[in-house]
Amino acid sequence: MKKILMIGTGGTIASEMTPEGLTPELNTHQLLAYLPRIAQLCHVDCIQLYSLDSTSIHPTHWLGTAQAIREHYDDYDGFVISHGTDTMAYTAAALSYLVQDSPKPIILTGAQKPIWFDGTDSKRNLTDAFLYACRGCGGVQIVFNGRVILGTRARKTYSKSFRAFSSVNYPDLAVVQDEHLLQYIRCESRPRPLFYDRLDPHVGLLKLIPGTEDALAEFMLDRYDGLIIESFGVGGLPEYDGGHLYDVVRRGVERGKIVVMTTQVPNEGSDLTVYHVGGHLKSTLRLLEAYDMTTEAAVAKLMWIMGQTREFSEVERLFYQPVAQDILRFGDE
Ligand SMILES: NC(=O)C[C@H](N)C(=O)O
Repeated sequence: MKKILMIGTGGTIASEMTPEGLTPELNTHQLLAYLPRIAQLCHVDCIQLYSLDSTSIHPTHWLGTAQAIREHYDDYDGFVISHGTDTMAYTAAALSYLVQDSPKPIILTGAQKPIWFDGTDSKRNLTDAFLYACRGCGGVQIVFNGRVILGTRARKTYSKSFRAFSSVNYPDLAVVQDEHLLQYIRCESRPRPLFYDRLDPHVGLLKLIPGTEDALAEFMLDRYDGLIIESFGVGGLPEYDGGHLYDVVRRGVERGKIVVMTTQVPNEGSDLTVYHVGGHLKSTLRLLEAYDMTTEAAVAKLMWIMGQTREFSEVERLFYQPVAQDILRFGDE
């Protein structure tokens, strides 16, 4: 029988009702008590690492989770992490950089309704997660609503429905139907995992709106080591006010700040070379472009890279080097 380590972090799945709304109170043993079926699938040990609404997850919790996996890696065949859905895609991305090339499944799951709720999705998601941890591919993945999504490609796209997650610019890896696993994408065989234990949390995200003032970008570039700018369409910077925003970004880049351009459009990614508002930027400044990466993955990858180096050419090399299929398209190259 396979041995699986369950790591509890909180979320709706583990929540109880209070006068001010749901809050995580159930531990991993209490969750498993609702699902006697899991004991027939595998042997489970539990760690209750956090009890947080995932709104309150911080990069230090990603490091703590990666550390727990590292400490117990050799003792288990797979890992199931129960987690709130709101920031699960960020945690999945962060773990994909902190634990690379894992031959063992590292599965995140959670639910939109608590486990005691009539018609909850908790029981299906947790059972599917254990099933996939026993029989599925290695690496960091989200199992939710019967779908298996790569950790670097997940995004929460529904705030209430059970189909909470989508795989962005990448197909679902597998589906789980009535405890049958249909693996669409073949597992890559990997030798040993590579663990990292540093992140630079000083990464900011600026979502542009028509009329964004350059003072906001200036403030963020003062405050952060890395800035991800979610622009419009295939990407670019507004040229109003005589292109002040461009000058602010140029001064930031000249001071050694790492700037990544991406898009707020959910699908298909960026291509700065298409329009002058992007092409001018790309051809004159040493900045990076996220292409088909999710913003969640771009944020986590930049924190992971900047935990290792600040030297631009090394940051650039690492950013464009695919990790867990996080980036596949390089514009016209
Ligand atoms: N469905 C959920 O888990 C939402 C909850 N607020 C969380 O992310 O912890």
